[in-house]
Amino acid sequence: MIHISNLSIGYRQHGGDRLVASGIEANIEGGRLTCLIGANGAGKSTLLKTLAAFIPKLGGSIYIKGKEISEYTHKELSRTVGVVLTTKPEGVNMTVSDVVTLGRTPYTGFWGMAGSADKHIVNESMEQVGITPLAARNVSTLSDGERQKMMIAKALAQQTPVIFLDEPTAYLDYPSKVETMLLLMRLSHEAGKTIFMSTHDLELALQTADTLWLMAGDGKISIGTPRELAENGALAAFVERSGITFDKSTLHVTVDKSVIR
Ligand SMILES: Nc1ncnc2c1ncn2[C@@H]1O[C@H](COP(=O)(O)OP(=O)(O)OP(=O)(O)O)[C@@H](O)[C@H]1O
Repeated sequence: MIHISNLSIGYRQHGGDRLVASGIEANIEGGRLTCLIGANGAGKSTLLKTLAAFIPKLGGSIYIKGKEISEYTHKELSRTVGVVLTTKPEGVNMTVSDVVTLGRTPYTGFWGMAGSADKHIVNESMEQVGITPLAARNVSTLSDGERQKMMIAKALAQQTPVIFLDEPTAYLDYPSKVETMLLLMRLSHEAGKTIFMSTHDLELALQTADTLWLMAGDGKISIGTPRELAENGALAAFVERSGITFDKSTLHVTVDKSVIR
């Protein structure tokens, strides 16, 4: 579904580009849940924003459904890729249902009216993430987790074959994290969507991801199933510190409290 070739990501700055990672060669498969993990500052958000064309790539190519991302019109891209970022909408005087309805904009136009089919999709999307009781609430009154769920519902309402999510489980309570991961897993497996998300919830990612991308601080990316990255030592290299061990057979992280003595 997505083919990435010799991709360089980073930021254009006066006095030279700030390169975050380069030479990225990979595919992101449709019908699979792919989780991107890595330390703070490794470049996960930069990669996601580049794939979503929110920031320009510094080099290379990103093909979505065989077409280079730069060749997509804004409208085509908005019908192909849904994006959930971590930025909070400021001072928005809208209800939850209004925001989720914005997910229909690629089909209705910004000033267009949502018809009954659009409203049905909006209601279904809110139902899928469990925020129907919040539909009439003003966005400014939501908790961080409720807002996160609303943004996932908006991406679902957009009905795109590809969804990119930057830390979608960040503010959620534990059961909501699990429910969200299971929802994303179901959407990829059953609806065939291409879902690519970053997360710091390592153990959940290990249990639910079909494919893991592990971004090391040096810009290198290891890609494989959780078991493959356990077997080749990439996961241990990422998590293990004094007092933290990674069991590659059970995929569990253990904390040894005796190290604080
Ligand atoms: N607008 C920017 N201009 C220049 N450098 C930036 C910009 N945004 C981020 N960076 C830098 O790029 C690097 C990668 O940042 P990024 O936000 O992609 O990391 P991340 O893996 O998402 O981190 P986290 O897990 O903390 O969210 C960091 O060194 C960061 O300081």
